[in-house]
Amino acid sequence: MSKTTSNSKGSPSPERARIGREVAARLDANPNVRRAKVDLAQVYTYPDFLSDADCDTLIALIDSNSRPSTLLAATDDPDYRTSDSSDLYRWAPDVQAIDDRIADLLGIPPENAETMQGQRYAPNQQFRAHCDYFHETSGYWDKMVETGGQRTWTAMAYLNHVEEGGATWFPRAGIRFKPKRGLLVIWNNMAADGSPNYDTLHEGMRVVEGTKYIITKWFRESAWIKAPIQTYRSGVVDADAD
Ligand SMILES: O=C(O)CCC(=O)C(=O)O
Ligand SMILES: [Fe+2]
Repeated sequence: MSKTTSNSKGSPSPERARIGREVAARLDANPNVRRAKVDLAQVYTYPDFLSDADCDTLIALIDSNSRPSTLLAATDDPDYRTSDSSDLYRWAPDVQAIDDRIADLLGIPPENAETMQGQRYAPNQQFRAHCDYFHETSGYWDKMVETGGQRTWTAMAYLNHVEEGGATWFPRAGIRFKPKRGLLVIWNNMAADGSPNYDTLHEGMRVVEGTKYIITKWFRESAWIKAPIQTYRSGVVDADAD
């Protein structure tokens, strides 16, 4: 994930602007989806998008396959992103079915989505405020252009009830979601002109009690191609980084 500490604007893009309008129109027309009452970003929710069986399957996959979460940019803050992550193999039938449902809900080709990522937060773990889009001035940007370009929409679902903490907070847009099993939260990381929208800054707040499980899907502006990408762990600076 891109670590955001400043409001560095990327460039406008008619293509990303079009994706923003088309996905929003599709979501607005879906009776199961509600637009959040915020002006600064396009944020939507779909309660009970995942069934209990879907959630249990995904939790089991996450538990069987987790590693410490990483970042796209180095940070010396060991507390920045402390969860565990797992890449959920997209051709596993259970994963593919959910992948396809999310892509169809948004009306974005499934091949534009990165591998679905599962995340697990134990008590005290968190993902500090960040934006999901990539920074066009960063060292990793050329690699991102080769692998499908900018991230446009994010779809994130909670897989379980969390006793306390673990809300997803958008401090600039002014909205906070409490984890609720099966709830899908969807937002456009781009502004109306297709440039990155800093008002989508969000944080996975510290879990106080219980364990939090989520899945996240990040959609690119064009087809995503898997390629090795240098990533970093919070507080661990890799000597090979460039
Ligand atoms: O854990 C959360 O609530 C937020 C996760 C998140 O921001 C992400 O996966 O990009
Ligand atoms: Fe995020």
